[in-house]
Amino acid sequence: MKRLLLIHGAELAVFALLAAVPLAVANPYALGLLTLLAIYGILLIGLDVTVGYLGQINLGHVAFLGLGAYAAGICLTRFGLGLFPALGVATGVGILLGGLLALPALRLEGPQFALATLSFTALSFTFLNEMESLTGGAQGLSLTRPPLFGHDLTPRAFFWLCTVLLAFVWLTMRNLLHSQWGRAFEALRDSAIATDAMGIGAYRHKVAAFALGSGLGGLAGGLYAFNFQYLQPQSFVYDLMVILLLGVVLGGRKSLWGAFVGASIVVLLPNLLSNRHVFLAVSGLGFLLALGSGARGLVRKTTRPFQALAPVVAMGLLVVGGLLVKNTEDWRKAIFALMLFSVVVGLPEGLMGFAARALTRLFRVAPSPLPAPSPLDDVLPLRVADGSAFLELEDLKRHFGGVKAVDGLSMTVRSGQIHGLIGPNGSGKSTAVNVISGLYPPTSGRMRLRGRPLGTGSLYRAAQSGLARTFQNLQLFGELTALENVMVALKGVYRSPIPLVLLGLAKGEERRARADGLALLDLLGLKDQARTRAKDLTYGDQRFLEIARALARKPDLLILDEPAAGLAHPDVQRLIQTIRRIHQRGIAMILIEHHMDVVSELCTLVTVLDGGRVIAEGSPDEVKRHPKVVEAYLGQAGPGDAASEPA
Ligand SMILES: Nc1ncnc2c1ncn2[C@@H]1O[C@H](COP(=O)(O)OP(=O)(O)OP(=O)(O)O)[C@@H](O)[C@H]1O
Repeated sequence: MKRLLLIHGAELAVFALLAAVPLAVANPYALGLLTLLAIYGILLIGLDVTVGYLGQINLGHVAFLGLGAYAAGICLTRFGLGLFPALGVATGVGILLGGLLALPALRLEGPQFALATLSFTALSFTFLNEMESLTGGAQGLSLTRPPLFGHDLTPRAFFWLCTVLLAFVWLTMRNLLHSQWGRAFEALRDSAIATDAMGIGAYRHKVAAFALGSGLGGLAGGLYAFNFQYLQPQSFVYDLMVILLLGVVLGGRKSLWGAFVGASIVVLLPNLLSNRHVFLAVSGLGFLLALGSGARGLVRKTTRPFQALAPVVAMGLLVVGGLLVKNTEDWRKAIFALMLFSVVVGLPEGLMGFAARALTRLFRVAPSPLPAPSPLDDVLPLRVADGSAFLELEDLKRHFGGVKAVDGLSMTVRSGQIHGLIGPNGSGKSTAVNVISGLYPPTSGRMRLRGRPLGTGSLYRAAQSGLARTFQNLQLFGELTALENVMVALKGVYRSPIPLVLLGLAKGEERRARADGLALLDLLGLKDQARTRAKDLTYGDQRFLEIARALARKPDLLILDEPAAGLAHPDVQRLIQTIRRIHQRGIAMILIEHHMDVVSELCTLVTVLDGGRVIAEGSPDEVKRHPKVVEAYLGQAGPGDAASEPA
């Protein structure tokens, strides 16, 4: 509570202060800088959605600023639209073109995605430059700021309008990014496969996030047009894009405050470069900061030597350059590059990330208390298991070129049953569950769930049909806490339409999601680690967290892919107890395991694979004695000995 009050109080204070400045300061230059700060604030909040939340290098944001600016300008000059309709069109152009660009571009990853967005910037520049009849081409487009409700917009009134819009964007984005949507954006950055497997629809969310960020770029563009009242295509090219990226990275990713600090830096950069003394003072301060934090990191052994030294050298170069070079503006690109390098290496969480940590320590801000867990019966209602055929596989095949990983698998999983799937290494177990759960489409064969054909080749659709799974190689959302990992997968809780989420009217379902998530963490013995980031959990707890997250799907069928792999003996016992408790709730399971004692303790029926084919099926005792099984395991630890085998 104290934490929330502090954060909201600080927000209120900054916006009130910002709005009050024009009452005290009449200088038009200062007012111009503040107006630009509000516009760039909106722009960088939009850019942070893709760079911070989606973790993608977006080099196309400057194009949405330009397209939004021209859209608003043309609406005004050609069609005589008013201020708000023109801003609406600018935002709409950003959302629409952002969505259209995202559809193909977000099928790509990393550098390829960056190149696609870079090409879009080049394309939009050419379009704005060549469509002279519409945009005025290189000659530029002049416009006059339209009146608002019949009154002329003075620079001061326009500043207030921009500040109100920034506050509105800030509030709505805070609501959105702290909701299931924000968690989903972060989840798909950490593991797109797991996001799909949790029934979230990674691609759909990525496209929505990119379109949203681009829409904010368009809105900022509309304000930019009304601020400068003159547009030229060359204002919206790579140089500005690099500065915008610098703003987001320097300010701090995944943070509204970071976007605000970044926008202040972007706005003040020209002043910094044009005044030699200010430049020297700031770079000197940066040098001392880098030196101090580098030395501290080295002494405390939290920083590697390169990470400590590189920012010191880069900032040192800025200081020396500031002393030697006559006109720092001529060196602006080199200066930006050095600043960007220093921050990326030395301060990966940006200025605000660093400041937030320091402030939290300084004020000893305790996190707000967690609610009581929901009753487990509400989260995972008991099901009646009648033993009827639940999942039926018939002659299922999955070949990779000449490798017949699964080659004619037929098996039936019955409701409420724990069905073991075992076999020597490379026998096709993981491939089989990857086909069932939709990661791979089958080469041929049939799969039926509750008597109906099961959709193939889509993790998302399989998850929607009631399947949930864990992964042999863990696929957690590392940057999210344990509780957020579970919340992101929760089924049936998030029902509010997006306008309600934006307006902060979906807090009730957030509270319920937190309580439900805690109930599942409690079931897995992880309640005390609710706030620990998944990547900071012990390996054993990470395995249990994957199970808790899969249970959040409230699945009819849970697929556990080697859950005991790498677990120490006490954790294996804890796992057996946990799976029993899950089983008592009537959930059917497929259990892939090398630890035969786990299989013997838990499974009623076991299917044994070798070379992608079924070689035996029966109770654990029957298959252990089966000659083909003994033969398949010859040369490896036999299934009876596998308990002692490291998985
Ligand atoms: N994506 C892929 N491309 C090509 N071959 C693959 C692929 N995935 C699996 N295989 C091959 O299919 C065969 C079965 O592999 P799979 O991982 O399903 O076996 P497994 O029984 O799960 O093994 P383990 O117990 O070691 O995990 C192996 O020969 C493997 O090399």
